[in-house]
Amino acid sequence: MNKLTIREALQRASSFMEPLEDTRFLAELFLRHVLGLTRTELFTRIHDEVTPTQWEKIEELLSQRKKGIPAQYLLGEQEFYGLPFRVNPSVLIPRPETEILVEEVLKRLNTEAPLKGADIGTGSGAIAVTLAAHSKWQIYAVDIAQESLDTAQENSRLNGVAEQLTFLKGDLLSPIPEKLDFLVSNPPYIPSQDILGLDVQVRVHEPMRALDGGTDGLDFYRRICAGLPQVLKPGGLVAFEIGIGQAAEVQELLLQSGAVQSTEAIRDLAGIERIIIGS
Ligand SMILES: C[S@@+](CC[C@H](N)C(=O)[O-])C[C@H]1O[C@@H](n2cnc3c(N)ncnc32)[C@H](O)[C@@H]1O
Repeated sequence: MNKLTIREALQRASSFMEPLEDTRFLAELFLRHVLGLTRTELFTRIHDEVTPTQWEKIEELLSQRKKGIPAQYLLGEQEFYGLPFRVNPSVLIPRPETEILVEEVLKRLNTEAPLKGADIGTGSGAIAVTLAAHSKWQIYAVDIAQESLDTAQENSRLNGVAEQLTFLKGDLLSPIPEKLDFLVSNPPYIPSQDILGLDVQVRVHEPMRALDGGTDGLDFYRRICAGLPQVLKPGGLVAFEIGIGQAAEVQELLLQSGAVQSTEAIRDLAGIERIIIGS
């Protein structure tokens, strides 16, 4: 192969990705990853050479992405609430909407108090790790899948909050050993019949156990709400992420549980009711 500079590699990588969306962005991302450069370094060293081995690695990433594998899984990382998270196909890629849940919980509770809480269906640990990083809380991070818990544990170390988290493998609330000040969850909430309509990137490459919420998408909220009185202290707070059009039913389930007295729906940037708070 002829010698290639960073500038030429960027151009070649961008055209390789066409007609995918954001070709230039992805080309930059993959080059930076393989060359180990920040964005500024990439552009100040635009005339540096890319070795054949480096280009091979870049090409491999590009062809995997072309097959629909999310860039986050290829790079093994995703930022969430300004913190770095390792991701792999055993965990859902943390989404920006979920940052609203974190924000709302941090706003409502005393971050300096030694509160105890749980994150049900922790996946990458995005919610539990971020809450711990911004508070003095102790948090149980629960998931049904050991691979998810391993990833969440790695993320807790990466972000220096391992001491504040306890990882429990099990079904929803069943492993929780004591009463809590708060409970948060972003459970699987896609109605089963809508799964086929999801983007192939999500449907084929992200874990099905993180997506399928049963016939109407509400199975997990029903089961969590039914167990709330056993795990939530009086006056405790609950925060759920929900899917489109699920607000009224989830609020009703929360109130019926008797564990909370009032509920509130918070909208995301698209104006969709996305987070339900019960207190
Ligand atoms: C939508 S993902 C959320 C992941 C992460 N909390 C986030 O917000 O990015 C749902 C998670 O629930 C877990 N899960 C599914 N069924 C479960 C169950 N019965 N008990 C505990 N966790 C479960 C999945 O493994 C997955 O990690």
